[in-house]
Amino acid sequence: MGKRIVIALGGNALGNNLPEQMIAVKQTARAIADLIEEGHEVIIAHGNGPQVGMIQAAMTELTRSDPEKYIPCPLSVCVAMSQGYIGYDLQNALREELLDRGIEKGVATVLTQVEVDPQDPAFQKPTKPIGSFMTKEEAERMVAERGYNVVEDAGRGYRRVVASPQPQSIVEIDTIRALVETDHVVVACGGGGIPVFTTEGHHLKGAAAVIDKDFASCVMAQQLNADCLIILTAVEKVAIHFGKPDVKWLDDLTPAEAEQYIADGEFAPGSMLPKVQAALRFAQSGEGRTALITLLEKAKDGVAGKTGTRIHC
Ligand SMILES: Nc1ncnc2c1ncn2[C@@H]1O[C@H](COP(=O)(O)OP(=O)(O)O)[C@@H](O)[C@H]1O
Ligand SMILES: NC(=O)OP(=O)(O)O
Repeated sequence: MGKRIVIALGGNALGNNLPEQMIAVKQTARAIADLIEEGHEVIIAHGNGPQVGMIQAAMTELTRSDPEKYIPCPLSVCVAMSQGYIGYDLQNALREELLDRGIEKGVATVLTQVEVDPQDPAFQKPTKPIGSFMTKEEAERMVAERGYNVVEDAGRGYRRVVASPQPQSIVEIDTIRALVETDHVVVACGGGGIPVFTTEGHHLKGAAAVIDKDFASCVMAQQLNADCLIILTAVEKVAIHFGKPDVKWLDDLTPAEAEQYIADGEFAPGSMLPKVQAALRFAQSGEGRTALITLLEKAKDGVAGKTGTRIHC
């Protein structure tokens, strides 16, 4: 029987730049179309770390070239731009793949705002890497010239980090639900959603942050009463003792086991940890809810229970 599935797409589903993205989304569309062909309702969210960093860097260069002509572009607007152009590529690739298979369904991207708490402590402690990798010298220059926060990323170089508050609720959830219930394929909560908070009256103000797409996908899956949250990334399964000779790949986890492995520090912060935390939150949030973490190409096998790491009660 068809399930309602929220899919969170990781970086490898999108590539790191425009030409890479055009190629990557074709393969991504095939994996998603396989699930739609099997009768599942699919809602797609995606990351935006490299893309939002690129957009902000470009907007900053523009302002620096002529500060009187070009005013600075807020990070929330850069997130909106990243949703727009990634959604554009994804919805076109999906539309084409579905039509090639004789499936006529509307595909639409919903520019999505996600409410955050302006008092979230994450605003005081930036943790979300965005943009491309920098050398130590480049990173030091960005800190001095632009006041960026940077971190060293597991020997791969330096990256800028920005605040990443927890998603509270999705402003456009009723619109997303209405589209899903009228048989549309929806791309929503891209880049974790545009972070906003309520100020006076009904006004929503953009926040200088990038929400984690795995956490936002979890909220969307809960609010849509999905059966399954699938987090697609660059590994087929989650491991304990990852990167060590005694690595152990995990198949099925109870929430208690996942909690224990998190407490033992088995998952790297900023990469696998938020995925397992989001999967755990979803599995714990209602009866019959399953979270799956696997490779993009294995999504169909994962839903069939043949591979991936599943967290369920
Ligand atoms: N315990 C673990 N098990 C599996 N992968 C892990 C683990 N800890 C860290 N990783 C790394 O996390 C990566 C996925 O995180 P990331 O690249 O940030 O995801 P995304 O697909 O969202 O861009 C994997 O490719 C893997 O290298
Ligand atoms: N917003 C977000 O979580 O992006 P990445 O998955 O690219 O880090």
